[in-house]
Amino acid sequence: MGDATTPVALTARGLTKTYGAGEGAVTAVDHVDLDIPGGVLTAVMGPSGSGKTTLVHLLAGLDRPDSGEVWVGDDELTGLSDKKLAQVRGRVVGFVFQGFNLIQTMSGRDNIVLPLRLNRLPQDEAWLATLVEMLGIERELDRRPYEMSGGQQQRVAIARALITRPRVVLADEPTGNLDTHASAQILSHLRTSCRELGQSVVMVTHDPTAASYAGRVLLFANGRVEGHITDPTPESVLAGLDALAGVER
Ligand SMILES: Nc1ncnc2c1ncn2[C@@H]1O[C@H](COP(=O)(O)OP(=O)(O)OP(=O)(O)O)[C@@H](O)[C@H]1O
Repeated sequence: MGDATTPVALTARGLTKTYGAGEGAVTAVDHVDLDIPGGVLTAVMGPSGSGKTTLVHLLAGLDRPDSGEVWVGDDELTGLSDKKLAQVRGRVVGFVFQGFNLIQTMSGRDNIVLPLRLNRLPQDEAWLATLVEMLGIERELDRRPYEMSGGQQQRVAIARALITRPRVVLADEPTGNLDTHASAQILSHLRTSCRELGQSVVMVTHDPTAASYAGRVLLFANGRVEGHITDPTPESVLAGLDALAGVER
């Protein structure tokens, strides 16, 4: 089982993405260098519009940078053809979307194993059982998403992101729509999957309490990493965000 000493899971070098051109151009991600360790829950925090969603989409290979590189282990996502990227991404990266993105006509089980089918990977019943137990979603396996609460759907979405045993899971506001209790459960599960399963998770959040579950918080402003906090508390995260206000353009 992995722990915080596992090697770097994801690397970004010189990652840059600009939307638009001329006077209206916005550089959402601006020459970002990152080394995301394995076995650690990393939170990305920063002001609205600072480029957090763009960053995690680039890291997941869901979007292409203008320049720079993303490496997941030995696989360079940037520079692959679309077809090859889809293959590699399905194997090495999991993504938890803001709105869950579950398929309403499919059961929880079928939603969870869909990435295995799409990537022609073998079913692993033991791993599925481990995830189902960890996330407490036994009853959700035979239900459709519309029969589940938001928190249950989110846990199914997390199982779907973990089912291929990706090196990295990226999550955009995984607790955005959830109440305090459901948020705490999801965050505990994500932290457990890092600590006990050696997973690496990077999550965008606006919530200092959510960020305090992380081992490390990246402070993001103006498309750049402006600092980080190790072993964060809600108080140290708030202080870090206050300091960021000084560097916002
Ligand atoms: N598809 C797009 N086309 C043009 N501009 C975009 C696009 N997506 C994002 N932007 C701009 O890029 C900047 C960064 O946006 P992004 O969504 O990455 O920020 P964010 O930090 O995730 O914001 P929030 O916290 O509000 O979700 C913003 O100025 C936004 O307006």
